Amino acid sequence: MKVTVIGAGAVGASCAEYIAIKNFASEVILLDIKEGFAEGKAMDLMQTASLNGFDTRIIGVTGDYSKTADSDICVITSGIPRKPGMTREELIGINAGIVKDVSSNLVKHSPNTILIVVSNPMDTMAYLAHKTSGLPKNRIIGMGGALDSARFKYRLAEALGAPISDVDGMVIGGHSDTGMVPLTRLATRNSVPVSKFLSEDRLNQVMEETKVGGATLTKLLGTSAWYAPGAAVSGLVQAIACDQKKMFPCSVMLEGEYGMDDICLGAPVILGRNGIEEIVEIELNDAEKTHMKESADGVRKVNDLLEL
Ligand SMILES: NC(=O)C1=CN([C@@H]2O[C@H](COP(=O)(O)OP(=O)(O)OC[C@H]3O[C@@H](n4cnc5c(N)ncnc54)[C@H](O)[C@@H]3O)[C@@H](O)[C@H]2O)C=CC1
Ligand SMILES: O=C([O-])CC(=O)C(=O)O
Repeated sequence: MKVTVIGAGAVGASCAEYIAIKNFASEVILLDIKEGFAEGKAMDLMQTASLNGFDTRIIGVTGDYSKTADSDICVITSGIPRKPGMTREELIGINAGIVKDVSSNLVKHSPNTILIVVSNPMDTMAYLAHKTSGLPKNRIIGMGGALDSARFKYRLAEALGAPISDVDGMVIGGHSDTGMVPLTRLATRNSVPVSKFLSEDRLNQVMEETKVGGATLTKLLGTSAWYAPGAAVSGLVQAIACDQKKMFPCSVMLEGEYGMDDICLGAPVILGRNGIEEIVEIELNDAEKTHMKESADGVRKVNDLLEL
């Protein structure tokens, strides 16, 4: 199993590290445009192999796509992150060009690959990859919901005073400060609806904290987060590589599902060796449908800025 990660920055390196530690891939190619940077990150990570007990080979390269040839899965993390006070949408000007260029180089060398798009604004970058890479729709996946759901569970556990392993929940919709739709109605503590334990006000607070999860960390760190994003990507990569048929909310091209067309938006999907094997349509109530529609309207406004 060969995995390529483009961008050896904070998220790319974290992602390569988690993939290696989970020990399911034979090879991870880490590619960056900055001379020597990916080679350095790869060497540093490989020097953790005997300490962390993995056999995955991590190879760093500067801009040489021939080394990515025949990758089963490619992850795009290249691009700029936001600074405190910025929205993800403001990154489109620089990141769209990078994502378009990178995805076409990747597909040239790995025509059968499965692409995971991470660079922001992620839903629009996934849409751009759909419009320009030529890959079928089951092989382009935007990563956002897996991370947002992990943050949702963290906030729910905090509010409940419960261990995170007792909590389940999912965030669908766009990966943006206003567009996320945390499904509080369906969240559970060990199969019991969380509304049994938390007031409506406290649940609304959890919802709001979840939606600004990335912005909160960006304010604290001066740049956006990387540990949870890297872990979330590695979860998607493992589900595909190991044909796990696991369900994650991911940004997927909708063609009628959730009443939407021609948009990449977060929805639950089953991930396996063929990439997106199924889009799961769950019954939403009227308020959730309204939130999804508003979320889609926001993503479409950003998509309209693309020069396709
Ligand atoms: N979808 C999600 O849930 C998340 C998305 N992100 C996004 O991921 C992206 C990366 O974030 P960080 O790793 O923190 O940034 P970073 O600045 O640490 O790393 C980005 C790397 O991309 C490289 N790069 C730029 N242009 C390139 C090109 N054309 N080819 C190859 N490499 C290139 C840079 O040299 C740099 O090393 C950002 O757009 C950020 O907003 C970050 C966290 C979560
Ligand atoms: O907040 C950001 O800009 C990076 C990101 O998407 C996240 O951490 O959710």
